[in-house]
Amino acid sequence: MFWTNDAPSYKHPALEVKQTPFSGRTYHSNCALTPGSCILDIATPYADTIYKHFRTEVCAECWRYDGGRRTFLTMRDLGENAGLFFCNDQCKASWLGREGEELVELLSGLETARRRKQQGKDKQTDAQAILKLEDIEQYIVGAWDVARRDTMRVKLVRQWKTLQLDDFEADIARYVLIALYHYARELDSQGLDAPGSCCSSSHVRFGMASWDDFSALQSGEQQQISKFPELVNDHVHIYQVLHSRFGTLLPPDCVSPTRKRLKELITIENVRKALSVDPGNSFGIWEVPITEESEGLGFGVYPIPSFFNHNCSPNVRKERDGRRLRFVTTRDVALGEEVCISYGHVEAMGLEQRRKELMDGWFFCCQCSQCMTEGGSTSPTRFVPVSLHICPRAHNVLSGLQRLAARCVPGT
Ligand SMILES: C[S@@+](CC[C@H](N)C(=O)[O-])C[C@H]1O[C@@H](n2cnc3c(N)ncnc32)[C@H](O)[C@@H]1O
Repeated sequence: MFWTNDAPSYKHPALEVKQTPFSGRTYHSNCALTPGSCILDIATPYADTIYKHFRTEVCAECWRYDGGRRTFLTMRDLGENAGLFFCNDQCKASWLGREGEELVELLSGLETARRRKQQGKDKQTDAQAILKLEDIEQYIVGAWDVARRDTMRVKLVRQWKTLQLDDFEADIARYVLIALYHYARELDSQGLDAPGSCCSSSHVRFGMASWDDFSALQSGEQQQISKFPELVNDHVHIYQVLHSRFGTLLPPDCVSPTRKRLKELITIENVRKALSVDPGNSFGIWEVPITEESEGLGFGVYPIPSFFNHNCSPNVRKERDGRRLRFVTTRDVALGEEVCISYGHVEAMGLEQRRKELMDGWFFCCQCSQCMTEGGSTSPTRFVPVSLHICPRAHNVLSGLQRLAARCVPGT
């Protein structure tokens, strides 16, 4: 098969999402497939972020990275400090063609909330105290309830405009802003339909996905916050900045319908939803070719491939080509068989070690066919949604796991 970088996304008609008793929803094939069949080819994520540290070294469109050298980036930052650098005119035109000038302005606006001088954070004590809480959900809801009450206090919201985000928060806020902007674009495109029509091929999609697809992804909020309780503060902080900058009064000269929609979409529910699908579903954007030394440049959420479960003996491999992700069968797949990828390089390990790695890194007890065969029937546990994304804030703690994540679903 021949692919080009601007080819549209593709999903094999045989791919079907089915519910399983032990590992949630997952893809099955409703026909036999031969090795080398491309079953999913997704041109772009629904939302993504390149970490600030790499922003001036990575092409914003094709994610080319040359070990920190910048000479190939011939197109300077598109907006005022928007953090958009490109290889050439073609990459710039592709990015602008998909995203539009308005997103450049929004990203520039968000960057003004980035703290110039980063400060260290020491939340160890808080985190340890909070980890003892039995009911993490109550802790999360409590934090958001305070934010909801504060949103009603006009004076306070005005003060939020002066809030500054640290690099970690600003990078995540960028991903949330892009997701909500795409949602606004989608709603705009629906508004263009004749009254009464419920759907149309003209509706804007990103990587074949709508906001409904994006928000239907498994939430990793509880698992992420139970491991890193201090993240709740970062999340509320992100909401406060997005709300005060894009969710309140519009600039007097604003005529853009998308911008007006975006204002309505900056809600606690939507921001929290976008934040909750990142862990467990995002694919790390890693320097290629992947080696032990590869840098993690950012992450993207691709809702359609997020339904691949992990298998310790996968029948599908993932290939990244720029911002495209392709999924190709590695052996014969029988009619009705589950199609899975590997979330990490665990295949060569023994059962115990594999399960430990997946539990430590992704918080689930692996119930794949390989582990079930090796582990017998003593191990199955009921399916509990879990978190897979390795939080950059925890990079030092989890750098080994991040390396593992380099080869994983919600990892690369
Ligand atoms: C990217 S999602 C895959 C889709 C997910 N099953 C769903 O229902 O949305 C990753 C999550 O699926 C589940 N999962 C994936 N592979 C698994 C496996 N081999 N064993 C148990 N759970 C698995 C875990 O909850 C994991 O956090």
